[in-house]
Amino acid sequence: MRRASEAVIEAVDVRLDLGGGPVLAGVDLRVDRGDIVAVLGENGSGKSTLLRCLAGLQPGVSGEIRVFQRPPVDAAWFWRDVACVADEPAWYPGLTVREHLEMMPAVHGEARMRVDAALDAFGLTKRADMAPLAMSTGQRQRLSMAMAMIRPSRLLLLDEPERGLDPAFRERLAAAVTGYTAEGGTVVMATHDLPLVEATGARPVTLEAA
Ligand SMILES: Nc1ncnc2c1ncn2[C@@H]1O[C@H](COP(=O)(O)OP(=O)(O)OP(=O)(O)O)[C@@H](O)[C@H]1O
Repeated sequence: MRRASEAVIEAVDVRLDLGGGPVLAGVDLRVDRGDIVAVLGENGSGKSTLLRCLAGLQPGVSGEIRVFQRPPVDAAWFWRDVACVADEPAWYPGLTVREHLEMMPAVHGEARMRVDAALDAFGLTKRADMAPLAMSTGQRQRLSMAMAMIRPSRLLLLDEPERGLDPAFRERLAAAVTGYTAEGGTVVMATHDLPLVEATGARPVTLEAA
């Protein structure tokens, strides 16, 4: 029997109405430490919305959600354990790609990898001195991923991490995700990328449009 302490996410009967209609109609989800869960489903089935609920960013949710045994909230203590890659972040004006990465260990006090190693792992070494906004969409997505993965966390929430990435880089993305869980982390990702699901050995959870 699994111990309660292994649960990273426990979501029971999660319901949400938006714009007068149901978006999530009774979603249950249990995620244990070390799991990789792929949230699948057609466009509009509520994948991004569910991730927002798990991140404590969605008002109006009913049901019970616990992340690390506590309701998720948009607060500093929560984000110390949880890293999220969803919408493109606001890039800090005047800072290069390297400096964006350097910010993470500077504020978090420690890093999962060195900045040079992160630049290499995410194929950004040649772009290290560029401004993020001068890069392509896929390169900026690599930087978003690198920033989430360089800093310490225990849970990674990824909304379509494959967005804008070329096929070769998608394979490296799978390695980054499995490497994270090998170190004891837990991943929940909304995705349409079935090869990514397969390459990571993710447990599929399919949402039906409510
Ligand atoms: N603020 C809002 N007001 C009304 N409806 C909303 C709002 N935000 C989301 N929705 C609706 O909720 C549903 C789920 O949206 P969501 O973005 O979670 O889907 P998704 O599964 O992530 O889709 P995709 O695969 O296209 O990324 C959609 O039908 C969307 O129109």
